[in-house]
Amino acid sequence: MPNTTPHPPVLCSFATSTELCDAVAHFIIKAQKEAVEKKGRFSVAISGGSLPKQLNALIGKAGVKWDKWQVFYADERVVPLDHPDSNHKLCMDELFSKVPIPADNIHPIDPSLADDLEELCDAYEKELIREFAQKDSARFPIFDLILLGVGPDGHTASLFPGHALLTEEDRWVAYIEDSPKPPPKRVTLTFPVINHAARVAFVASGEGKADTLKTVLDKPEEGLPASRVRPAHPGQLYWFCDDAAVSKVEYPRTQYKL
Ligand SMILES: O=C(O)[C@H](O)[C@@H](O)[C@H](O)[C@H](O)COP(=O)(O)O
Repeated sequence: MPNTTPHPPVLCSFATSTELCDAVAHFIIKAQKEAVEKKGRFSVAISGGSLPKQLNALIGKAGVKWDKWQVFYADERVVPLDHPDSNHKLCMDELFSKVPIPADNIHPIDPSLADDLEELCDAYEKELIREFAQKDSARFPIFDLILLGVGPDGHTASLFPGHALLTEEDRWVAYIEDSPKPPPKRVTLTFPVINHAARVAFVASGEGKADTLKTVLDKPEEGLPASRVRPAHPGQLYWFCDDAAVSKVEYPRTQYKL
């Protein structure tokens, strides 16, 4: 029997936000290089919050092959794409409008389907199937990289503590209409998709995250959504944090080598 136990998470911590963002950029470029060498493209899912800004060390960086990126959203608020709450708008403003990525390589949700979230999720799944399923007969897409943040309540993507979506086993993309954090209508990649990725990386900074990360990393048995991110073998989970965010965490650090 092959060993399918998930690898333990790798936690890297940095003194400053510049060092953190530089390491994240380095890590992403390495993942991109491996993916492009293997199959000529790089599939990545991104969430909102501080993350798009934390990716700004990629702007102007040598080695980023933007034309090879295929970008999806790990979660999205169901609002027009130019609405201030849109994760797509945030990513465009902070990153994609500043780099030479072809517009067709970015895959936002279709907000014209906002009145039928079932249909909106189906449409986004079809978008994913176009990228993944033709080349890969796997039951779930295998992203090269999923980049996530973590909220103060331990939510990640739009997977909130205690929500029925935490046990979703079939859908690739699911919706909620009762998000405890506004706006209430959101769509999200599900745990089976997140946990099939080749790599998942959380990026978390600031002392406001200290208690949450203590629970997520030191007490995974409490089952907060961020603790449920455990990519299946041979996938790997990474945590990129600043020292303030992990000041209360006992989980061992790994030195990141640039
Ligand atoms: O959709 C949302 O409400 C936010 O995008 C949210 O999920 C965010 O990603 C986390 O709260 C982490 O955000 P920070 O890294 O900014 O704390």
